[in-house]
Amino acid sequence: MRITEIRVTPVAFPDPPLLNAMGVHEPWALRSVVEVVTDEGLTGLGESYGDLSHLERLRGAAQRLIGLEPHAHHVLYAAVAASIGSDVFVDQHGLTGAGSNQKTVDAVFSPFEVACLDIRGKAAGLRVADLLGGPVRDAVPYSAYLFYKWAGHPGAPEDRFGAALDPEGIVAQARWMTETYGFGSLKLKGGVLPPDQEIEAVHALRDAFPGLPLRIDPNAAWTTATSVRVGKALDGVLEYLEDPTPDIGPMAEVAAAVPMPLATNMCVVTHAHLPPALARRAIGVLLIDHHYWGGLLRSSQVAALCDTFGLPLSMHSNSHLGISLAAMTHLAAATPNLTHACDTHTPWQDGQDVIAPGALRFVDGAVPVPEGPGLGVELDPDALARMHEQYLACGLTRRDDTAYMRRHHPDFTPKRAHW
Ligand SMILES: O=C([O-])C(=O)C[C@H](O)[C@@H](O)C(=O)[O-]
Ligand SMILES: [Mg+2]
Repeated sequence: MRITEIRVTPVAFPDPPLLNAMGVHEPWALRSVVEVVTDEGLTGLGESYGDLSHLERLRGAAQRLIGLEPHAHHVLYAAVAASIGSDVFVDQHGLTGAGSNQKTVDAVFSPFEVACLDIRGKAAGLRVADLLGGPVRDAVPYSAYLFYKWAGHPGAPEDRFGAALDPEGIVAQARWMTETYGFGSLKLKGGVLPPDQEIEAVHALRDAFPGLPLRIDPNAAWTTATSVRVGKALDGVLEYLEDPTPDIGPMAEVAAAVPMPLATNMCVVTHAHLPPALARRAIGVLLIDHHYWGGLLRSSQVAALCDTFGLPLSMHSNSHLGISLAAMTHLAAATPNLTHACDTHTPWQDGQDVIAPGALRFVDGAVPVPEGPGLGVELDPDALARMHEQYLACGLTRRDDTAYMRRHHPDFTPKRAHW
């Protein structure tokens, strides 16, 4: 079987004004949809970021994959690495840690690898989770991803989610998410308000949802001293504390001083970060993300490596569509040491999707592994065309939460080891 054609289509979908340490989400989230077509009539799907420079890299790499076999994982990886050369992509929002050449190759390879696994599953009559070693869970638990947010985008009417700018707003948002999706754990995106206000919000969540595991993730907005102070103030309240402060050294200092494990999707984002982070005991949980860890197989390998060191996993999420949710679900289902509920932005995408409805659903906060074969999801060509039109019309070509925030609050500074 050979790859005969690859289509890379940028899409946009409405995104609410979610606040984070870098600024605020713009009215449109950008993604790319990858379709890999073979000479045997099978098509595989992948999904990735939608920034223009990333799209250009995807298109450059795609040309090198024509004629190769979708089974030839290492050959495909080498072709992508050759197309990237020494290039380094650094995303503007900085929420997934440092850029590197390795991370750039891995991020470009990822959607092609997912699409090839989709093809391989379809060819063999197996689910992607089966190709990854077989599911160890039938359904993958996700957490409610809570955000401080404005009532609506500036100049637009209030959106259907409403404002959440204080503990009451966060508790109301958590109630809506848990009642609608059945989520069994809660993650608060912090780094937005001064730390004491965020501590108060976590305590309000603890009071309102006594049985649910809680996390807070300020995206490295705090100093080591503040991180230690917050960690101690939330003793017995948090399942884990995610990226309180930047970089492996400071994370190790905090980890030694607080009672709960530290988690990261910022200081360990590529293979070279694992040895120093493990040696310094900087983290207790790794949030894997196949979009920048080189796809599903390479993420599985990282998970196995973490298992050797007794390190459990959770999963990171950016704004995404159903192809990614399917891929995340197959990976998480087939990863034994992924024992924490995964993150997902799905509730914020408000039903917009490029896949045909029905294959993915939340049952008691978990997504049952799609029946397959392959990823088990099908592209909706009309939805793809409509969301591509939205991309063309929205005028955005890269995500920039800081610039959008500054348009409305010119004095805004991104928060990195700030408080
Ligand atoms: O650290 C994280 O979990 C993220 O960066 C997830 C998302 O990017 C989130 O922070 C966002 O979109 O604002
Ligand atoms: Mg995080």
